[in-house]
Amino acid sequence: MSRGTLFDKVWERHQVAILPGGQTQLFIGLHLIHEVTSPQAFAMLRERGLSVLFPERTVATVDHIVPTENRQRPFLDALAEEMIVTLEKNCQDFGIQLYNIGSGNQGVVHVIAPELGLTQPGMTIACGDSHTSTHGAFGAIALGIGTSQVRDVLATQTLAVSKLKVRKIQVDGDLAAGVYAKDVILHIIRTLGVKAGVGYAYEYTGSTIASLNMEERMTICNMSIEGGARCGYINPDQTTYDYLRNRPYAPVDWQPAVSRWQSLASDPDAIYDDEVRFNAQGIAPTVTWGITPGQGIGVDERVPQLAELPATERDLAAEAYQYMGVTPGQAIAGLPVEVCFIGSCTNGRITDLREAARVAQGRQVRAGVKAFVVPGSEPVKRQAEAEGLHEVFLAAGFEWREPGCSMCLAMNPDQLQGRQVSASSSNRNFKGRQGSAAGRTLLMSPAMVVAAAVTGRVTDVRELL
Ligand SMILES: CC(C)[C@H](C(=O)O)[C@@H](O)C(=O)O
Ligand code: SF4
Repeated sequence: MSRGTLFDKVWERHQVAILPGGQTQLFIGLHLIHEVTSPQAFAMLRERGLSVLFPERTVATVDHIVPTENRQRPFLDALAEEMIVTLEKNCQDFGIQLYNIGSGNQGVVHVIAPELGLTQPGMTIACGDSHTSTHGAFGAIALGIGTSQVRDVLATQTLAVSKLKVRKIQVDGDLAAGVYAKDVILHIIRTLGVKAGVGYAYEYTGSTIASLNMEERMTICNMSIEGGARCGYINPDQTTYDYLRNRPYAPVDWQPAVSRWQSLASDPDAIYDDEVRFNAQGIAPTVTWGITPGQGIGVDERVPQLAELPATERDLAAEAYQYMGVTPGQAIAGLPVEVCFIGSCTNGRITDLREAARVAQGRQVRAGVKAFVVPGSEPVKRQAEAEGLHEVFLAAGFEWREPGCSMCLAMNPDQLQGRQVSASSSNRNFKGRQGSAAGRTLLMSPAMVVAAAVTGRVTDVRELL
């Protein structure tokens, strides 16, 4: 009988060799690519006359640079057009499946792979994108990699990588109304810090996590990287299997697959390198006030004073006060916002949009506020439209866009202007993240973004439920 974590078991099953330097050569079951981090990798293959070893194990989509309004080709932005043409050519030349615009499955890479059933428990997954940690929601070991590693995976289907330690993060108890998976992960990062996860995989467990649906689990695992962890995962259970069943790439031989997946879950007596516990009852709707995802507070709290912070966090807090234009001790509720963005691989899925629409129903976006919804993928958009969610958003004064990363990092026309403040359902609030060098980002749940949109200020969504 094995006595290990899912991480250990999956790692062991994919270990090809221990390299002389101590790293593991890890077999990668599924490789996902997008237009930003793949061009150079393919260029390096071409230079060396190499081919893609297992083209059927790589799947591509376009997400970062695609416009969300006018998607007519060629794109108005010549650089964006060049990037998509390059990806199209690379996929064609090397025999890689590309879920392009209009394919019915295009979208943010971390949204589409689970939707297609490509992401499965027990897999090793790599993608040239830090938020690859998202796929861990299914009990996969999913690693974000750099461009030279994208080349390595294309050429060899393996990766040289150091083994991680595992921290068990147990969250128990019921979430209050108006408190979501996004608040749980912002709370965890706020508590542990943005660097605590360095060298670790985060295993999320406990009754709160078990009660979450797959979209919510993805929100949690997605932001593992913002807590410093290279990957995060949740042991597969019935919720996982129910989500995957009958998806296009789900195993045809279903029962044996489920049995195998079950055997990979962490054993009850598995040994962890570290363990921490949280109580869901102590979590409020959480909003970031600063310039890292760790600078978050409950919506009913005040921006911390320097003296309240550990010495190691004070310099960054001082920098954040200045950049964000907030005063220590100021209540975060009531802070005016100008742009409201719902979308991204953190919170652009169907259950996010349902919850956002529930809050938007019968309300109006405040005059002067620009608010828009960007579904995470073409299937999310179709599903939302089938349910009439787009009509709720449009009636409330939100724009309803086409799928992509959009203003999460603003590599397309969706950008903040000047010092605008955004309420954003995305995952990073770094300086200049949303397209303007001075733009300011407040991270929060999609429901909280709607609350901000209809009031024009940071507002506790619990008051609107
Ligand atoms: C463009 C890409 C390399 C980047 C990432 O690695 O995460 C982006 O997706 C992001 O969210 O910042
Ligand atoms: S939605 Fe944002 S975080 Fe996710 S892959 Fe795109 S840019 Fe990165």
